[in-house]
Amino acid sequence: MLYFSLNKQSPNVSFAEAAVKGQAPDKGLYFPVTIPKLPASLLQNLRALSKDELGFSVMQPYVGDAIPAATLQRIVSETIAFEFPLVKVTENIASLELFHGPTLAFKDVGARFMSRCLGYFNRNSNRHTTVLVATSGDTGGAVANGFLGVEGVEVIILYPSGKVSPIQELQLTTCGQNITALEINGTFDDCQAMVKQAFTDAALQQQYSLTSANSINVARWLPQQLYYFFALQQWQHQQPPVIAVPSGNFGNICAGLLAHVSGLPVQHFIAALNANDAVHRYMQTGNYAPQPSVATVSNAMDVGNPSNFIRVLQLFNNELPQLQNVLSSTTLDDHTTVATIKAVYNQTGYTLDPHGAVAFCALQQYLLQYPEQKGFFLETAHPVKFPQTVEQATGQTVPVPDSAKHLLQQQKKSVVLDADYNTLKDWLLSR
Ligand SMILES: N[C@@H](CCOP(=O)(O)O)C(=O)O
Repeated sequence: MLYFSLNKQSPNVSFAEAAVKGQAPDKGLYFPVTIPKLPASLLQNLRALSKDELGFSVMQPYVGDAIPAATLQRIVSETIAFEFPLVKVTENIASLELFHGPTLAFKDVGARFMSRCLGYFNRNSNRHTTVLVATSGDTGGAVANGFLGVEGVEVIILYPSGKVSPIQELQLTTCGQNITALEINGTFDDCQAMVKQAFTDAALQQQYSLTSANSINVARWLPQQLYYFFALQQWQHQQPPVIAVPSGNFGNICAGLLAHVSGLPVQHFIAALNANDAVHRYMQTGNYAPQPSVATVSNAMDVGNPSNFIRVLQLFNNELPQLQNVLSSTTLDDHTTVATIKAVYNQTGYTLDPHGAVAFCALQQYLLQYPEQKGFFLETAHPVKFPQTVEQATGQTVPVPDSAKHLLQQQKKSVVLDADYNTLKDWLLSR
């Protein structure tokens, strides 16, 4: 399997090179040269396969011969060593709970897969890799956890000061060892732009071997397909599901769309957005006009210019009508998000987190138009990560899972920097 740069000014590379580089030299995102077609036997036997078998079969064509089969099997099994339950919420809506991993958010899958791939690619080298990653909330903790203690790799996380929840901040600032948190006086967009600029800076390249652990990296992005397959294993209805995905940087929904293009049966996708609605406006007008990100209660989706939307367009040959056949979009304001958490809790007893609430509401609205269909939404993070919003809506305290209790005793450790590329560069060069 080869990957080309979406800016088309760089040579094609293997999975290994795409994962190690993160981004192509021409600043483009890597994209598979061909989309593998799922064998009919795999689709017919979906339910009979174990999670490990299914995970390996989906990932193998994308990895090619970059990793031997036995090693890839181990990497996949370790990556997905927790549950992905599809839980009924109403008669026609289920929740795909993606928060049962170590950092209570869907990012664990991509982060664990990528850290193990880099560990394998670095196994015989004394090269030291530096992972630079921007987070609006959940990526940071997952990458910190996934890479903690990985030999030969250090991780530097940029996060927007005051714009992530307390548990998210503790997850990314308390690991120590090979993980450093930079608290940026700015927005997620500032963090993402600073990281992207660093990859193209010749002076930094001399001192560092840099890569990205955002979903711009194929090793972070591609494994996010897996939980769509795990959901289909549990789907009990004849008709394929409508799937609503809370969307920020668009890596997650793009992975679902990729799975669909490769053959996974899905009725329709909904990109559920908060006030950061550049893609929604594009879907309505055909004019892509990103705006600076604004802070919302669903903070992990506070992305003004989603990096992966270019991959979504590529999947549909840059043809808006083709895309609209498969994907709709909806935006929700904070008031409606909180009202949705409250209504769903009161009517069903199910506790949504703010991101899941945006997607639940988008799906509910869609199913009102298509009452014969059924669907699920991605519950991308545990409600305990957003206690203020959830407790205000439900009137109930969200119990802290055992796996997160230790965090509350820890002290955050971060380096505060201005949202200015040269400040980051000077900090990196002076270490
Ligand atoms: N929603 C993200 C923003 C970065 O997205 P990524 O999937 O490209 O890492 C977050 O929680 O940090």
